[in-house]
Parts: sequence; structure tokens; C-alpha cells
Amino acid sequence: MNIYLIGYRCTGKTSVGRCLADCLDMAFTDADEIFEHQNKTSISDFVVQNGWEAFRSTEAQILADLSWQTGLVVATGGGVVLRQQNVSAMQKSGIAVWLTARPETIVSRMQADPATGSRRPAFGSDPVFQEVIKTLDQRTPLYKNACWIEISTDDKDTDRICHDLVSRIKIRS
Ligand SMILES: Nc1ncnc2c1ncn2[C@@H]1O[C@H](COP(=O)(O)OP(=O)(O)OP(=O)(O)O)[C@@H](O)[C@H]1O
Ligand SMILES: O=C(O)C1=C[C@@H](O)[C@@H](O)[C@H](O)C1
Ligand SMILES: [Mg+2]
Repeated sequence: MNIYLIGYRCTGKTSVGRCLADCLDMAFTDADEIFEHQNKTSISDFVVQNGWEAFRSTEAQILADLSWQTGLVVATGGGVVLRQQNVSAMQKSGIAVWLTARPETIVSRMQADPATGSRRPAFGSDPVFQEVIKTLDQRTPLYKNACWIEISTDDKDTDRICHDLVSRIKIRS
């Protein structure tokens, strides 16, 4: 069984995922890192050259490959729920945990993280706060539908989130 961390940009999928894998003695993997490694380019450069649909297709292929493996904690990309085939692959091969955060939290983490320029290209021309509100509005039902557990990451450090998550996974399984 795999544990998939889903949620918007900067909700902490990568940070919490590493900690969770350590705590549960599972292997950690990050779909965005695999993407950049396989394509030998940053996500931002890939999207500029090939567009978002090409990104989504490659992302789906990576997810499908991971879903054949077991014992993984997978930090997914923030848009993984946009394709139903990804949701089905996650549900067949494990459980999905939805990490949430307020839009203000997301924007402040995005602005502080040096990886934003290369990993989190804008979806359009909206100012970042508006983009976050609009995209969360579209995706919230998709995250909700895909997940087994939902956990807020506001005002908590990664260790605390990880600890809470381990307890909740143990109670529910
Ligand atoms: N609980 C937290 N408290 C404070 N800062 C956090 C927390 N979780 C993550 N961060 C910070 O937010 C930034 C993004 O974190 P991370 O890369 O784990 O998010 P992500 O959900 O994997 O994002 P993406 O979808 O873009 O891959 C990092 O700078 C990280 O240190
Ligand atoms: O929210 C999104 O659609 C994305 C989030 C990142 O993790 C990357 O997967 C990419 O920038 C797309
Ligand atoms: Mg990540």
C-alpha cells in the first residue's frame, strides 16, 4: 500500500512526506522531483516550452508508474487530482491524505520558498493571491473526493503535522 499526499501548492506535501516516510519506515518519493529528473528540466521551463497539457500527461504517466509499486509515501504535484485516472490509480493502490492551508498561508509560503520560481509556474496572468483563491475553488471538491483523511497544516510545524497524521492513520486503519 502507498500513502499519497495531495493538496495545493505549498501545503507541505514534500516536507510532511519525508517525515511521514521516516516515521512509518516507508520509502519517500516526490512526483515533481521525478518529473524534473526524467525530463532533465525544471517544471517552469517544461511548461513554457510544452504547455500545461503536456505537463499533465507526463505527470499522469509518473503517477501510473508509482501506483504499481508499494510501500511508498508519495508527495504528488498539486494538480494531480485534475485527472480522474490519477485519482483512480491512487485509490486502487493506497490512500490519499489531503493537506490543506489557508490561501494567506499558501501565498506566504510560496513567496518565501526559493523553489517557487522553478517548480510553481503561474497558471495565467492573475496576481498570485487571486490565482490561489480561484484555483482552490476549482480543486477543493476534487481533493475532497479523492482523499481518505484531511488535515490542516496552518499554524503547525512539519513534525507536529506528521505526528498527528501518524496517529490518525493508525486509528483509521
Ligand atoms: N507546516 C509548515 N509550516 C511552515 N512552512 C511550511 C510548512 N510546510 C511547508 N512549509 C514551507 O512551504 C514551502 C513549500 O513546502 P513543500 O515543498 O513541502 O510544499 P508542497 O505541498 O510539496 O508544494 P508543491 O505542490 O509545490 O510541490 C517550503 O518552503 C516549506 O518549508
Ligand atoms: O498545483 C499545480 O498544478 C502544480 C503544483 C506543483 O507541485 C507542480 O506539480 C506544478 O507546478 C503544478
Ligand atoms: Mg512538493
